[in-house]
Amino acid sequence: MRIDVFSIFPEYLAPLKLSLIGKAMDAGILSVAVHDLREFTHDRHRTVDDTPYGGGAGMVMKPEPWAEALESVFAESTSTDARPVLLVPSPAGEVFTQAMARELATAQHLVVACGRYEGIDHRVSEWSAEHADVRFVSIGDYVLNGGEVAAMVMIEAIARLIPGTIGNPESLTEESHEDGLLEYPVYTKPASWRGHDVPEILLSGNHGAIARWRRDRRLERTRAVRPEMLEALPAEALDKKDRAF
Ligand SMILES: N#Cc1c(-c2ccc3cc[nH]c3c2)n[nH]c1N
Repeated sequence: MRIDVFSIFPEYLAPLKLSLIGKAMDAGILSVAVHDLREFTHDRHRTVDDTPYGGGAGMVMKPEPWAEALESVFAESTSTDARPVLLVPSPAGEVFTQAMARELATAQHLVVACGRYEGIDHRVSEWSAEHADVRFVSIGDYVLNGGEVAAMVMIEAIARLIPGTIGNPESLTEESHEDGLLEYPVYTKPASWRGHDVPEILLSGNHGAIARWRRDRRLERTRAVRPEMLEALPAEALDKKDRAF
């Protein structure tokens, strides 16, 4: 997968080179390029914003720098490849979920447009739709100052699902939100720590009982913290024992 990110603060995305994403990039599983939007301006002040039509507070990001920036990578999605997906972080977007991360992990080319100020001139997304599949995406119901943090969140959630990024694919199963339930609590050595002991069952070696205990903890946790997730599960996803929770 190729990912191109555009921002007026490219250094914001530097942490992407760390940890798993960095390893996936080194392994050639993933390429992530971060571009400075100001490289696509032509005036002395490298202007990327202007006042909003219709009045109102704040500034709006000009369309031309974005169009020149985006077409610099749209063009590189060869005709034989699928159209690139343009992700536009926005508080007005569809909420980003694990299901969307799974869907986007199958894309060949993701382009992320990190807006600032009051946002990007809307015509950029209209123009982009001629060249890419455009998705306005929100990472949650709160307001940030720009799209960079959202880009980091989405890129990590997507990239970790690309085969080869996570060393042991087993660790992707039974994660929160992966199959509609929250994950079970985890423990490691020492078995007794500051008066708190690891649940006996986990020391028993009885893998069937341990699996049941973990399933029960997932149901208990989901019921307590996110009951709406349980309600959303298809009937066949819960067996008779599960319904006790
Ligand atoms: N995704 C997302 C966002 C944002 C966001 C995204 C882009 C810009 C550009 C200026 N302000 C922004 C806020 N706020 N809250 C979210 N969940």
